[in-house]
Amino acid sequence: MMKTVNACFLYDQISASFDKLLAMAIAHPAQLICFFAALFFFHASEFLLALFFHGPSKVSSSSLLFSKQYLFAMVCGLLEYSIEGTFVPELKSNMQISYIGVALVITGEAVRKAAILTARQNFTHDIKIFHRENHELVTRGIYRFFRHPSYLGFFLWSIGTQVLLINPLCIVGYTLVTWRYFSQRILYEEFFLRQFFGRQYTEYANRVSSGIPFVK
Ligand SMILES: C[S@@+](CC[C@H](N)C(=O)[O-])C[C@H]1O[C@@H](n2cnc3c(N)ncnc32)[C@H](O)[C@@H]1O
Repeated sequence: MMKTVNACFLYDQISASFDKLLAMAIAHPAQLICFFAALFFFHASEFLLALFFHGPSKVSSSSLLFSKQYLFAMVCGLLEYSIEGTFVPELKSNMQISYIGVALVITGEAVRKAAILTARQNFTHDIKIFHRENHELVTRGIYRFFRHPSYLGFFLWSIGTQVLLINPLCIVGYTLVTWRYFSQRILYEEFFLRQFFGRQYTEYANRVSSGIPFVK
């Protein structure tokens, strides 16, 4: 009996949030259209580039880059947007802030795609722990300025999606979570890069910054 009441309550809450989101979409279509367009472009282009550089046999749905944590973060963003849009609608009406978000999304995409197009086959979505025969150290193009340009690009892009929706809580949350994620991932990735490329990587790391703020 208790379980049925809880399930009904949850269902009511979810459908109420969905209704709020729908109402927001009608009130501010530009913000949600830009948000979903940014998501669509990001995932479709990541998949197509992986297909182009690695071929169909090496690409799976994982190249679409949908993880549980990522989907959870996006749902949190949409929930914050619909709740604040209902109770403090004036917060969402400052389009200047949304334009800054769009600029961050575009800059993030440009930096990330420049990294993928420069590293080509050397760029894989997963972190390689064994040295592949054709894996070369890339230090040209955008890798002359940052050691981890694709992470910098995603960092900017993800925060941009929340600036675009004017979600103050998620702007802070996304910044902290993605920063922590990349600072740990860089340590792990560089452990293997130092094994693969030895002194060549150490010298590169000494002269070029990571690209992620406060990560050496
Ligand atoms: C998701 S990509 C990220 C590449 C890089 N961290 C970036 O942000 O542009 C991860 C793969 O790229 C490889 N990788 C990272 N930096 C590289 C470099 N400078 N040259 C060649 N391969 C690199 C790693 O070995 C790993 O398998």
